[in-house]
Amino acid sequence: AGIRHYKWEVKYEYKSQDCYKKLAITINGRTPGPTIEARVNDTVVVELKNSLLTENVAIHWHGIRQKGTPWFDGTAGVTQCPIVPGDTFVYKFVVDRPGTYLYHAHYGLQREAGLNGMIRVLLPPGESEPYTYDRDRSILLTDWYHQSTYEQATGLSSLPFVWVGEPQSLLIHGKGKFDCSTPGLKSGLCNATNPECSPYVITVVPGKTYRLRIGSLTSLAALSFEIEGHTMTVVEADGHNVEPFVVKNLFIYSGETYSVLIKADQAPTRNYWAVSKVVSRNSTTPNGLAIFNYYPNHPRRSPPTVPPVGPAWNDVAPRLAQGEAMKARQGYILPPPQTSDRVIVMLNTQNRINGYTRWSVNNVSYNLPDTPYLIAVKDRLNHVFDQTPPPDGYDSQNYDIFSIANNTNATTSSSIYKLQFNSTVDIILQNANTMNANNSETHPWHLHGHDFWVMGYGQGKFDINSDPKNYNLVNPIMKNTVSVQPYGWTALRFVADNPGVWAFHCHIEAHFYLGMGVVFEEGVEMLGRYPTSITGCGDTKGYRRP
Ligand SMILES: O=C1O[C@H]([C@@H](O)CO)C(O)=C1O
Repeated sequence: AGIRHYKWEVKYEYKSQDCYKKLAITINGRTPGPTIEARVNDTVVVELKNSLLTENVAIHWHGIRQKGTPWFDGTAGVTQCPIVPGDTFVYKFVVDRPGTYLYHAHYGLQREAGLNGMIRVLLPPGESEPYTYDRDRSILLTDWYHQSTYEQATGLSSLPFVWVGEPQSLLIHGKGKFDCSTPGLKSGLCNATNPECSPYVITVVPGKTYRLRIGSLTSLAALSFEIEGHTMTVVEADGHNVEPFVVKNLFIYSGETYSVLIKADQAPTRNYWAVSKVVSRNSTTPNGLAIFNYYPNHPRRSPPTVPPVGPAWNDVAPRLAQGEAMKARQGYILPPPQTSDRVIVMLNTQNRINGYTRWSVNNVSYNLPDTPYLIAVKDRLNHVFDQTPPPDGYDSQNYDIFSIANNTNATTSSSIYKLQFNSTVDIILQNANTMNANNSETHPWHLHGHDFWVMGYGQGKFDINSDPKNYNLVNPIMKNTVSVQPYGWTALRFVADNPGVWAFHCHIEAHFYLGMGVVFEEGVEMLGRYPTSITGCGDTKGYRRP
């Protein structure tokens, strides 16, 4: 195994990703940042210099389990103190499985400012995938806001509440197109002919098969992605091989990755549209467009057709069908333990707490402490976070998930779930009505430090007596991010076998900021000494010695 060394400088720069000029956070001048390429069991070393001048930073390696290195998970407040301006922090971890992963800022709403990218882990030399393709391409899908993260964060934590609203653009690998003739724009900010916002191009050679590694790091939007006139065969989800299935459009939630195979088998005399579209919200955001370019046509030549409009935003059935179609590829994913040791039901609600709009799990809205949990637990700094364990369920008998609930007993807390090391844990995500009538939203939940089996989905209220009988105990997929549909539930199972402290949260940036997450702790006593580079904040100010 080798070492992959990266030297990154993180800073603010003016960018015109969608033709509208705004400050973006870049890595070595780029957003998305460089795709990390490594082979299984390589050690990735990222030497990160924070040149943001007045802003901390932390980077999470999304989908990398960090076995033995929980302090390099990059989650500010959970696994490390954020990196202060001017400092250089060294992340060092092993990528122990092949597949497609992501990285992004995990501090405040910083991810929205463009600090993101992809990780591609290849098989060891001589080994091959159970499918074939000629070339490999990583494509990151995001949404894009023109407001700064500070304006957004301030609105979210103010009275009255100011919601971030729908994104202005969808970007395909960092490129989008905002309509510069939109009334009310300040002059000089939007330039439709800026080469920075020329469409992203995926060039293919006729007859060849491509593996597109597609990841989503949207702030808010759930997406549908398609390539005009072509079907895609899904072969990988979150780093795991799935039984191949064919889709016309791929539904992808923030925090997910998929590999699809696509054959350049259409008329080669023209180009085609690649389209991303918001689903699950009645969004005003225009579709994202890229060019699927058949060589040797000119890469900038617009396809002669009107871009596909994509599926209806509110049609849940095809999204559920994609989830149902996904099964573990035979011989690649071990079946789950057939029983679990603990079941935690997590009711997802929007609440008002002291007048502030928040999101909660079992009526607890999550607040990060100033001292990272990993250090606090390891060093028994019990005073730095709430020691009362959060609840393992809610009053499901008496709770109506279909109507607005007042949830007057909702509170904020920094308490965490202690999991018994090596125990098998079931999590049931239960969706419910928001504070708006007849409204329930889609939430993609991401677990740090583990993959989980997706045991089942359902509509309405989860029934602990009957629904587990329908769990897929034979060939469920494993993922690190899964969605819970409006008014539905999703059941997942994982083994708490990775010593550390791990966040589990809604991957919608504003929702996690508003408290929609929990933290698990397991086996921290088994860990050796953590690196002093993660200290320096909260109660650990005096820890760093010269
Ligand atoms: O957290 C959210 O707040 C708004 C809305 O519910 C209140 O305006 C919305 O759509 C969210 O996802």
